[in-house]
Amino acid sequence: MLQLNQIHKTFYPNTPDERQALVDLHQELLGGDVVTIIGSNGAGKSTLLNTIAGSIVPDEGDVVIDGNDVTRLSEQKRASYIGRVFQDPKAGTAPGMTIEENMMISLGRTKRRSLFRGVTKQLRQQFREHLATLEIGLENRLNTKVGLLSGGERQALSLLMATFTEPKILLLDEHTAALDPSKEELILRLTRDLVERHQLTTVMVTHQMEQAIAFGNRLWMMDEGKVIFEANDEVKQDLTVEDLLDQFQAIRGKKMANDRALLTK
Ligand SMILES: Nc1ncnc2c1ncn2[C@@H]1O[C@H](COP(=O)(O)OP(=O)(O)OP(=O)(O)O)[C@@H](O)[C@H]1O
Repeated sequence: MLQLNQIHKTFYPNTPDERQALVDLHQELLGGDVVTIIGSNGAGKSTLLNTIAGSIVPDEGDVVIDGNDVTRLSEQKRASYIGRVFQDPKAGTAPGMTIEENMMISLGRTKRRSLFRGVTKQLRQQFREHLATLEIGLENRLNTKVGLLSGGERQALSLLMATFTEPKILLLDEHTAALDPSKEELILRLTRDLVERHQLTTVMVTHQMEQAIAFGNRLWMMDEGKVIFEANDEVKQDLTVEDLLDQFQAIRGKKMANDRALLTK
């Protein structure tokens, strides 16, 4: 479903600011795989997500989604393949527009549907049904401006908007990190539900080690632009946070430097 073939990305090459963000990265995900990514500061996690999304073009290598080479396809053109939720609940939605308008936009973005056709009765009903699956009452607030929603509600809506169009790949960019613990739990539960319902191939970056172990069926640990350790479902079952830190130390000969890593929930 997702192939990352020998990806290299260097920022400011041949200058004193040169940063090798991705180095010969070669990874593959099968349809329905859910991988969590952890790693040290500046390991290349965000650059990897941006490379899949198309906001960064790699210097070398290619990105293949569902058999299509999308490496040179702009972020806009590959939007129908990708759903993405960011750390900031404000990033995925337009505050001055209603829930219904926001959902229309995400539909238009991915399905190239003309917004001028407006919301039909049938579409509105579909929006309601999707919103009802969140179980937080948003189905009764279609005309509420998104800027009036709480952070948790807004992130739940972002998550729904990123998934109800059934993209090929869902990218989660520390999407629970800005929420308080109860909301974080809600969003994680909703994520699990939506990923399972749509069988979405998912890439989730997180700084919470326990979350990385508990969520999904695969785990990649990154450092200096590479995946230095990976665990499949079987290995993940028995993995502990301590194991991960030990692995890092054994492979790199130093402790993982991550000022935001949360070793427990
Ligand atoms: N737009 C950019 N311009 C220049 N350098 C960049 C840019 N984006 C990332 N980098 C550099 O590339 C390297 C990888 O950064 P990236 O943000 O991908 O790491 P990360 O694993 O997401 O880090 P963190 O967990 O600290 O957010 C870092 O050295 C970073 O400074």
